Amino acid sequence: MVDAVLVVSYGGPRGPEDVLPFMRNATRGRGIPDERLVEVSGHYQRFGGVSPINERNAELMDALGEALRERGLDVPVVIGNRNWTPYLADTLRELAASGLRDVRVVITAAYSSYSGCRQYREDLAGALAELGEEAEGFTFTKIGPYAETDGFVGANARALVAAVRELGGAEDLPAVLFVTHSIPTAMDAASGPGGEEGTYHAQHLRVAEAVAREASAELGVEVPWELVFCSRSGAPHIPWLEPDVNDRLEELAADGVERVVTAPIGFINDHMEVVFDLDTEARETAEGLGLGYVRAATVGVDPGFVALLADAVVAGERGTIAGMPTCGASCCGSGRPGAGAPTVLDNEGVS
Ligand SMILES: CC1=C(CCC(=O)O)c2cc3nc(cc4[nH]c(cc5[nH]c(cc1n2)c(C)c5CCC(=O)O)c(CCC(=O)O)c4C)C(CCC(=O)O)=C3C
Ligand SMILES: [Fe+2]
Repeated sequence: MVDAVLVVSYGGPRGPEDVLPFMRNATRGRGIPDERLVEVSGHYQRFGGVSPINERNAELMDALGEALRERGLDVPVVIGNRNWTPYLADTLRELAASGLRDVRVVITAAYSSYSGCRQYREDLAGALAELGEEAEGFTFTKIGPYAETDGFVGANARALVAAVRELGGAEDLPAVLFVTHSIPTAMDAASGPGGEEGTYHAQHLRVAEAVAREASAELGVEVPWELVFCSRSGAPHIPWLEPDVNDRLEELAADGVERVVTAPIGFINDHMEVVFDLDTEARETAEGLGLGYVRAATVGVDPGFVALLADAVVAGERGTIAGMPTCGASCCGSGRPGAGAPTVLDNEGVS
């Protein structure tokens, strides 16, 4: 039996007065310098203090609910966040009060990493601990990481083809920069089911390759591509995945490239990183360099992507969806020195 679908997400501010407390939540205990906190707060304030993430998640939940009903599963689709309202613990409390305990979990992150996989499971375990006795009887079955699936790759390929055509098409082929969130190289090294080094980075390279191949077949020409990163934070002496999208734009312009498409395969929706880092900052960089610039769409509510999530929710077991790894109990360490023990992940049911 499935009682409910729980979308677990990052959360984001809904107005100017939310920004600072949200940023405090997002950076708590993470060694983020104050300058970065102020800088990123400024990104949010530029957008009236409103993160796009809440509205985009609401759209995804509507589309997912519809796709589930088409598959014969008519259950509530609810949301709980890590860093802003509705907080995960409050949502769990409501589920418990309604007697909805067999829960399928969809995380709004597609790849294996501490930030996108294990930390969300720790959030769930932490919320359960906060509920205490009220939490009894919950079973959580989490789907994903779902980046390396046909549904995700296909939706990104369609978006890339549209962006290339918008910028001149196959005749005037642009350089393609696939973009994802930078993470510390130590977090990358600790990512994935275990044993295999650098799963986060490797998954992105495989997804980028597959998206480029599918888009090239559609366009009838080989699209040149590379993987770049955005939204680096942390102290300067700690290595993070590189190159930064803006640095790479400068190098490409110096090499005589005239047109660039950025394709944000690292984000499932138009989060702040997309509307600020790519649509604002990278666009300004590109325009300052005289480059033609188009940003490809995120998968959003592409029917193929929504179908993938709905099929995985109905199947309930990750192994049954091709390309979805079982990123299990001890996967995706944080890479922080001394932060090893996966105690909260031993929680039964948070699989
Ligand atoms: C891999 C990854 C994803 C993708 C997976 C997923 O989607 O979860 C992601 C998503 C997001 N990150 C987001 C926002 C922020 N991330 C921060 C900081 C960090 N992110 C990291 C990684 C990731 N982050 C890391 C390693 C840090 C350093 C601190 C730490 O080790 O945890 C900070 C602090 C300030 C800063 O340093 O930038 C903020 C405000 C939002 C909301 C955007 C919106 O409002 O639309 C979303 C969806
Ligand atoms: Fe982030």
